[in-house]
Amino acid sequence: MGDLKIKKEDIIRALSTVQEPDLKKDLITLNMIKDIELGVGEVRFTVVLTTPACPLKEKIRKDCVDAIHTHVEPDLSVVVNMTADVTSSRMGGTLLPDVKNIIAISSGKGGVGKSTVTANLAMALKQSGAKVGIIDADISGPSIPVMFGAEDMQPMVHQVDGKNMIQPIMQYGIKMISMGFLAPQDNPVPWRGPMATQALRQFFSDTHWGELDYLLIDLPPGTSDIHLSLVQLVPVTGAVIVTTPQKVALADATKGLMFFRQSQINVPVLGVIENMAYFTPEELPDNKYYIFGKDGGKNLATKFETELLGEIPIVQGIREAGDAGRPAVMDEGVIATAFRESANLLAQQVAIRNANKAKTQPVQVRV
Ligand SMILES: Nc1ncnc2c1ncn2[C@@H]1O[C@H](COP(=O)(O)OP(=O)(O)OP(=O)(O)O)[C@@H](O)[C@H]1O
Repeated sequence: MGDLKIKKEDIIRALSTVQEPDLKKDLITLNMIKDIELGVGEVRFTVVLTTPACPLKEKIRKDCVDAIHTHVEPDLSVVVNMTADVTSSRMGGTLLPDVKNIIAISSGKGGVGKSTVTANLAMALKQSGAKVGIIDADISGPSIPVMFGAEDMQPMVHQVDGKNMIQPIMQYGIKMISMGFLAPQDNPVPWRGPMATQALRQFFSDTHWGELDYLLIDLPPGTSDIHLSLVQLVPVTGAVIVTTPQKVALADATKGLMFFRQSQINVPVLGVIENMAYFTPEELPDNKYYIFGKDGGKNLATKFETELLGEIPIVQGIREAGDAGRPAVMDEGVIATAFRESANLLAQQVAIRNANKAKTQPVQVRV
């Protein structure tokens, strides 16, 4: 039995004063509150976040508790259950209808750590509770299988609804498919543009992905047929540009970024990740040596009015983890913190973009 004085409407009124800091609307208007239950001296409810990787989770929880104490009853015990339902960027489209967000990971120059960043972002999103997949579309050097210790695995083909479908490899809870699974690493097939496009198409249309919150596409460096095919085949939620701080890398990153901004491509740039931003000995994480220059990624993000999603240091453990087939973010420490922050910021940008796109319609409160 609830406290007779307090009604669900009072709770709703109080929570309608709590703003979602990114989406700049209140939690009730955004339909983020459900399952309000009143008990004796207690209220329980669920906040449905737009991503489990929400960096503002704790702030939102505290704001809810404060609002109820201020507007309803200062001594009421408030139990906030946080859950997430990742918002989708999809507005139709026949390919991959159950994949909510498709994110292109791109770099201008080769070797800047694009695959390393893809692998660790994917793993960090998975650790937050999201359903994640990776397409390794880097035909020039498919490195995702190695980075996940999956180079000896072969995708199986199963019948789904009477159609032969490729089953993605599942490693550490992430679904993945790679050009590397199709061509033996030590005897690479010389891919031609149309073959690569055909393979990419198969990864979308003939692969059984099921439901995913985020599908990350590890693109080849530069801009290529694969980039064009990607944006033609599926609605891409947005692109992440990976660069190192050197001038040459930044110049190429600028070209990569401009590709997505062209009017005929028109894919939002979600942000820049500066990899190898500085060198840090693992045992002395406060010592930072800016061996390739400082603030290159930050300046690029500022110039093109996009977000800086992270500055990832050069740490020996990142390379070792990649070679050992286990993304570095799986072990606690400075590396995990850096990649998790980037993943949270990326998820935040996706949520903001989806909210702006949907132009929040009037909604009913689920109680
Ligand atoms: N922050 C880092 N610290 C230490 N080593 C790193 C870091 N980022 C990447 N590396 C290492 O640098 C090498 C190149 O990284 P990676 O393969 O991810 O680059 P890439 O941009 O995807 O390359 P490609 O151009 O071949 O696609 C790898 O050996 C990787 O382990």
